[in-house]
Amino acid sequence: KKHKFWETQPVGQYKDLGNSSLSEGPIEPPTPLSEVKQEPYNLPTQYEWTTCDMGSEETCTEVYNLLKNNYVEDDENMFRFNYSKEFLSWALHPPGYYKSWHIGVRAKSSKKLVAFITGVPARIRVRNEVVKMAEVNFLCVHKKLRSKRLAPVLIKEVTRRVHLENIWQAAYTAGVVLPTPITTCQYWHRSLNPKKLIDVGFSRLGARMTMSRTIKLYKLPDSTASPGFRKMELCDVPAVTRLLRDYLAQFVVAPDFDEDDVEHWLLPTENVVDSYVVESPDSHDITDFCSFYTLPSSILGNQNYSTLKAAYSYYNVSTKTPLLQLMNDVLIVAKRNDYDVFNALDVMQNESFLKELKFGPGDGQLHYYLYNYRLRDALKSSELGLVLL
Ligand SMILES: CCOC(=O)c1cnc2ccc(OC)cc2c1SCCC#N
Repeated sequence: KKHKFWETQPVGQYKDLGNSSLSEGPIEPPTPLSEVKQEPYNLPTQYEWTTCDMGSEETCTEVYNLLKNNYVEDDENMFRFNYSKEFLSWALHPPGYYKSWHIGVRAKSSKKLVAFITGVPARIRVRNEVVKMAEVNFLCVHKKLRSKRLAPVLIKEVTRRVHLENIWQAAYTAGVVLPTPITTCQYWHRSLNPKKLIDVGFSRLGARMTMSRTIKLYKLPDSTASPGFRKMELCDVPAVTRLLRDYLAQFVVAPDFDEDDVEHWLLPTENVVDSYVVESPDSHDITDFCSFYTLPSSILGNQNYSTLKAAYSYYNVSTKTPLLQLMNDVLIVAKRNDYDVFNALDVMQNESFLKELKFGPGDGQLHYYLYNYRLRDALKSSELGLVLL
């Protein structure tokens, strides 16, 4: 029976779709904290819960290795995400994070980490309501423990620990369709190293195209075109926060970033997130902003390559520089830093540059979900202003 678990959860159910008598907003009211289950859910007897202190090098390495060997693969098992340790530390330590939401499962005998799930707090605006939510991510069960119905227990446990902090909504994504997506996004890929993408079998030589013609097709200039284009610095946080809040206001669902959030999520962090501003040469105003995060993948079963260096479009705002030129500049920077591919979802205004900058549509989709919050109708992906890691 499909979605046995999800039919028991306060999420939009298929049967509710288009039922305009149902109101938008929370599906269930908060529970009095005294009535939230105080003790963890039961695991199969040979396993135990553990809270993962991601500030500990040893534990962070255990989580890194579990994900490196067991986390999400594409449908053709060509790639597996290989989030770096510094990325995991960044992703799990935003302002106001809760250690208790970094949840692991160990085998009692060997003490080996065999499963993981996380939440981080976020303020997400849905239309005109700012809602405190948990962004749930990194759900991973070791390959040898699949189909033991561990995922529903992990999801119930992170939900219980989120409830204990008096938070009643969540946001999450999945490559699979569950009840019920608020929107479905398409991945797009811009080759930066076409020879490698062809060698690993992701891309194919176009008809009547030689390798050298293909390399020339994706060639980029060595230097950026926008005057005043430079790395973001700490002193830019107030201006970038203003720019981003004004820009994100147009989307139905978007993060409600303040300066502390911008400092954490968007200030450049080596090998994790890169962000650039355009500072007007005469007024010194910050007029534009662009950013991407670094998420390498293991290349599965290829003799010549082991890692794909991938950049993922994050938040981009253009108020003076044309978005097309701003994004071409970010491609130039990514190529200069030896990225193999620049990926983007068709969210926000990304559709306006994807084809022109030679992105190709991927065959994977990413579905966005809200937990315990109903939207009357699904959104177009261009109405979504939220990028989850
Ligand atoms: C070359 C283009 O594909 C990817 O960059 C890539 C890399 N690693 C993955 C690991 C797991 C995976 O599972 C869905 C997909 C990928 C993908 S395609 C979707 C991500 C994007 N953009």
